[in-house]
Amino acid sequence: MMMCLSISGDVRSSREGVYGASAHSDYGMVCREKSEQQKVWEDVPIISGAFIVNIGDMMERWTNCLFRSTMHRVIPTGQERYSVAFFLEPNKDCIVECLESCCSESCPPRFPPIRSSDYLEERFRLAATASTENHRINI
Ligand SMILES: O=C(O)CCC(=O)C(=O)O
Ligand SMILES: [Fe+2]
Repeated sequence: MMMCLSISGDVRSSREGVYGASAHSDYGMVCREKSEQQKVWEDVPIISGAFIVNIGDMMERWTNCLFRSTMHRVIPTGQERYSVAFFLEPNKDCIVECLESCCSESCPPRFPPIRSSDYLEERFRLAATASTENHRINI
């Protein structure tokens, strides 16, 4: 899935707590953007001609957390910003289950196998519920 995103250059939207995209990880296999490690946000510089690649949550399940999905966010800086996000996800019927090379007797699978589309539907359902609840709180 490809998504085109833009953030207004309005400086009023660059104050603390107002995000172009609040902290999240992506659901699929790989995407790209900003990273958090040990709860420290790191800026990701824009490098001409380069991509920012993020590990998604299904990749984390597949690799038994060997590859961790990346928490990331976008904060308005007062400059107009455009981005194109490409989300690579497994086929709908793909069963995402721990790869043999990523588990052992001492390190068993942390997640049960799940069909890719079931996983995504559940994540979208939870995100929609959370967004409705946040909206109710703000009224
Ligand atoms: O606009 C960006 O660079 C990132 C957006 C993002 O993280 C997302 O759509 O999942
Ligand atoms: Fe994202």
